Amino acid sequence: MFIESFKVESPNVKYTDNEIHSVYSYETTELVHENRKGAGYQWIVKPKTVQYEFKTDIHVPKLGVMLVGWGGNNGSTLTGGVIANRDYTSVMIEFMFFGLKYTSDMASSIRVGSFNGEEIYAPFKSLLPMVNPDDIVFGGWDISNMNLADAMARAKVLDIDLQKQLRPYMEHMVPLPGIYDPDFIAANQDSRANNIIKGTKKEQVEQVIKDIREFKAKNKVDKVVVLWTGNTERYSNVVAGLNDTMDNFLAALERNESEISPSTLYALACVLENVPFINGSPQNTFVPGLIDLAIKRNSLIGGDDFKSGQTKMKSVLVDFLVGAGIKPTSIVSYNHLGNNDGMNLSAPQTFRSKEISKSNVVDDMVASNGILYEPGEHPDHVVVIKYVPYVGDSKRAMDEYTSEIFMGGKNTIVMHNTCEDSLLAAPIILDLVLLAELSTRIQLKAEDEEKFHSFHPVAAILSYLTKAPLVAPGTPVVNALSKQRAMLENILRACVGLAPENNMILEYK
Ligand SMILES: NC(=O)c1ccc[n+]([C@@H]2O[C@H](COP(=O)([O-])OP(=O)(O)OC[C@H]3O[C@@H](n4cnc5c(N)ncnc54)[C@H](O)[C@@H]3O)[C@@H](O)[C@H]2O)c1
Ligand SMILES: O=P([O-])([O-])O[C@@H]1[C@@H](O)[C@H](O)[C@@H](O)[C@H](O)[C@@H]1O
Repeated sequence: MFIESFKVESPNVKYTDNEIHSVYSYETTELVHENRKGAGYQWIVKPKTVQYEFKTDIHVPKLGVMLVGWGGNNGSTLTGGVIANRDYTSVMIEFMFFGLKYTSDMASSIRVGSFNGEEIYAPFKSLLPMVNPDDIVFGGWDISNMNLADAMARAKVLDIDLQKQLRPYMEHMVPLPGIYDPDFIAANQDSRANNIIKGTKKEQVEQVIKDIREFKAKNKVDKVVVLWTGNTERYSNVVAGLNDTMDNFLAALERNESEISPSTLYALACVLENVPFINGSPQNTFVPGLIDLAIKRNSLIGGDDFKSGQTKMKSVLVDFLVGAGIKPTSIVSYNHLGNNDGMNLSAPQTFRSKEISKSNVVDDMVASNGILYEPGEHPDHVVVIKYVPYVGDSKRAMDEYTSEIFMGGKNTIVMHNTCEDSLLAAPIILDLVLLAELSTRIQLKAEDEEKFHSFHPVAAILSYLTKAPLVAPGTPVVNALSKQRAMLENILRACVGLAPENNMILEYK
């Protein structure tokens, strides 16, 4: 059965006019490697309980979302999609009634328990008060000055009839000039770069900060989240003395060093303004010096690279195979697409950024099974992306997974996956900005801590939605999709005093 909402009644949960306060027993383990006399070294696992308290501010802000690359396929599709969903009564869209209002976490559910032998589920978003996407004010920057209605037409993603009905809502939306540096994206992007912030890199950062402040004031939003959905950049070289520490990075900015990328400049502006910044692309926007600064300023940063289609499937399939004791030995991931993203990725240096994020996604799953894989052993893993204009945004992914099975047998799984790239990415952008905003309203305190504090500013909580999760230094990277989603759901369950979903349903065993 599906219920729309619920309230937790527990001595450990208190609802007030301003917050939800929960006391939570975090059950974990502590490992020790001891030399047990006579028995030699042994791994000892000690169950451990840590008391946490969570406080969630229940006041949902009016949220402004500023997209870098607003005029791109993802940005225009998301903007049009939210307007269509919000105003569908006035935007007569027959097929909207068959399509999902929103997908991804806005349309996913959680198990809250059993009732008279029936499993009871509720919307994921019913766990904690979240921003309603209908209420978001969009804005942003683009190096192309095309208005959002024309950009939507350029993208060729949304239905033509829908585009005609959305045009009056979007033609007045014009992206702010962006920071353009041809050294970081494909040369084939130069023809669209007609909307550029001039000046030194420091002056460009100052302009972005000014843009954020003006957007916030003009639209009377309480909070702003900035998300990069601009072109994939080449990796920035991480160089000692340039961007390896916060001080070196800020000094490099003063010197107008060429190796500071546009995405890093936008991210710096956000960190200096304490505005959450999320990177939806694979490049290493967050160079070490910027991460240091974000941590020092406790300013949320998250990324990298939306996990939308081919890689999302990979993080499910390989987790299943390895978990079932089947050993993937060869993974070949090919795809072709014909949108501007694909054109930008046709350059070797930008493709390399994507190749890295798409290739590392199986590392944690392989490392989890020392029965199948020797230390350091990995499946052969190849990523190929080709630009084929004719298919446009309708990316065609073809994967072959070859695995070793019982008695020297081989199993081969071949998959064709048509990933409508922007229709898959747009809801993920929504989830990223909504979860980032929510996470800034949560404070937590462990039993041995004196004060409540926010989550670590490097927002690993967003990893479920990214190919290459950005995590705090020294933190494990988890890519297995089921583990990532369980992490996210169980943290939000803890905020309302609910135990992690363990799927045991012992009461029926
Ligand atoms: N399924 C998906 O669509 C998906 C999944 C994962 C990652 N991504 C990444 O999302 C990004 C956007 O994808 P898209 O299909 O919308 O691409 P797109 O090329 O249609 O849009 C990118 C936009 O960014 C603008 N731009 C580029 N550099 C800029 C800058 N420095 N400042 C401001 N604007 C800038 C471009 O003019 C363009 O309008 C790409 O990096 C892509 O790799 C997409
Ligand atoms: O998310 P996913 O489908 O694995 O990966 C996609 C790539 O296959 C595609 O070539 C690229 O254009 C998209 O930006 C996205 O990164």
